[in-house]
Amino acid sequence: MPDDDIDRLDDQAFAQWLAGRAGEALTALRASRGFAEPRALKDAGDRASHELMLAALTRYRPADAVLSEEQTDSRRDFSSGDRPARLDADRVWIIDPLDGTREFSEEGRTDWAVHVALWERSAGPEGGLTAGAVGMPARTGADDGPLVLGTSEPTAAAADGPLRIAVSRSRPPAFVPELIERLGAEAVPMGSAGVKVCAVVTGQADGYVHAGGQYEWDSAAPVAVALGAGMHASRIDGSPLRYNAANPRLPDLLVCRPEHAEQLLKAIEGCR
Ligand SMILES: Nc1ncnc2c1ncn2[C@@H]1O[C@H](COP(=O)(O)O)[C@@H](OP(=O)(O)O)[C@H]1O
Ligand SMILES: [Mg+2]
Repeated sequence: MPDDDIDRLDDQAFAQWLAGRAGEALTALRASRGFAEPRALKDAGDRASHELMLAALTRYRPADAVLSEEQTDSRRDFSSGDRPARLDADRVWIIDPLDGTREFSEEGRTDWAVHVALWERSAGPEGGLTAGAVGMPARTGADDGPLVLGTSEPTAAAADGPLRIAVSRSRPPAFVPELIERLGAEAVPMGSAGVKVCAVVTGQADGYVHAGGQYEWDSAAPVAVALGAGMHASRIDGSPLRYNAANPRLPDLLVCRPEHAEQLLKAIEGCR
């Protein structure tokens, strides 16, 4: 897309463009490096996507702050002492340049993603997410190009049968077996928080539950997409998800179809 056209994109369209652009770079990297050295491929992917996104944000959104997984001090708790610029900024892009890094480095897997979210102070007493895009570069969208979901996705139709709960392939919460048993549900393991949330949005799963560790960039863009599609998104105790906090740790979440929220929150509470 020509520079002038990118200049004219609103925040949501820009988020989708950026997720797509970083996804193209990641796909090219996978093709050129192959899968013989997974560690090196993961590192190269994280770095290349972060640098591309940061350069684009600097160029097209120069006044805004950025919180990226790949930044120095990204995981630092700023609750006391130093204060990073993002805590006083009105607009903060919260990005995960490569989510599902493990799956990115495994040949044939498509469950990895690029996350781009915008947090704005004006969106509520604690600020809120006002734009978001999840790119899934190894999956194909309706236009035959790489799949990018935004905040205006249609709500998928409800499915019959047991609840399908998406969980981490490699680090599912300890309570998942008990939760599945209580609900008579089915666990659907897959990589990437973004891919799991999008599975709920597109109707391949009814919910996604995670606990035990995560950071704001893992869920910000996926949650913006989920909320836009009318899904429920909260901490697993039902409290709100807050972004651009002094401490970027956001260790657990539940995203699900709204009609299952009460049942799922109750069942999770019973397992903890
Ligand atoms: N216990 C934990 N502590 C910290 N991060 C975690 C975590 N469990 C999952 N994550 C992060 O959440 C994202 C989705 O995880 P999963 O694929 O297992 O569902 C991954 O992001 P990255 O791939 O960006 O590192 C992963 O690192
Ligand atoms: Mg991540």
